[in-house]
Amino acid sequence: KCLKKCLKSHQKTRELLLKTYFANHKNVWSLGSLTFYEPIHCHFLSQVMLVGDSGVGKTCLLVRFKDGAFLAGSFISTVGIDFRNKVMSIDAVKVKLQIWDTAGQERFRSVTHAYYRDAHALLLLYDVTNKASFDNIRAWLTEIHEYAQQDVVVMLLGNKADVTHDRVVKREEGEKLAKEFGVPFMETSAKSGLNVELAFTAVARELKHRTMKEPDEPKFQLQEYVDKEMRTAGCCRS
Ligand SMILES: Nc1nc2c(ncn2[C@@H]2O[C@H](COP(=O)(O)OP(=O)(O)OP(=O)(O)O)[C@@H](O)[C@H]2O)c(=O)[nH]1
Repeated sequence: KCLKKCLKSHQKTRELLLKTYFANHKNVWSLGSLTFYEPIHCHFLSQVMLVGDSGVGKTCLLVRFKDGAFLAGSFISTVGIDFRNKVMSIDAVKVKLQIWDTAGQERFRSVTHAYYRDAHALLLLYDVTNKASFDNIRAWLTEIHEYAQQDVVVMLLGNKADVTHDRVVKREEGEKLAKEFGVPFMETSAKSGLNVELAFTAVARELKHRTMKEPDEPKFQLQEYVDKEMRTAGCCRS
């Protein structure tokens, strides 16, 4: 920033400045004997995959996170796979999340399988108003163990928590299943925005911690972080 300001106000300096692209250091500038390093804008890139039955709200969750909006109206099923990027700032570190929105329909399963291997984190969704989507979580977890990397971060999300009348899966049932499989859990709503930002932030924090952790630093506890953040926000946040 300082260098850019200086360049704007000092035409002469700008003229003197030579931009040099070294083989592997594209952000290096030189001025006489001085070398400037431009700040690196994105410290690392992580792939996050959204999985779960068709209609649980994967696309809506992504749109809510990326654009802060809710896709109401007719439901258009994802075909194959789609992706969006979002850069998050975690303790002054820029984390670029490449989020893959997969099709929940059975006929696209072979496409999804091909992407598991490269995913660093998986957000596994069920719909709290659809019992079958909850019952299928076990099958999804089996599939994840089969195709994804062993150390992939998995988080279970009970989506559509804004719906009260038609709810058929209690929060406690989601918690119990998550405990059984040792994965963090929370309820979300793409419609109201409940916990959407938190779900992605928690995953980004875990990934940042894994990548940049000092050898003697304690492990990041994802579920503890989520619980603490929810308590601080008075149970729910949007
Ligand atoms: N009430 C409520 N409805 C939601 C929520 N999230 C999604 N929906 C609705 O659920 C339907 C399916 O949402 P999608 O996001 O398209 O579902 P999907 O999981 O991406 O479906 P596939 O692309 O087929 O895998 C749409 O009609 C949405 O409007 C939510 O949090 N609350």
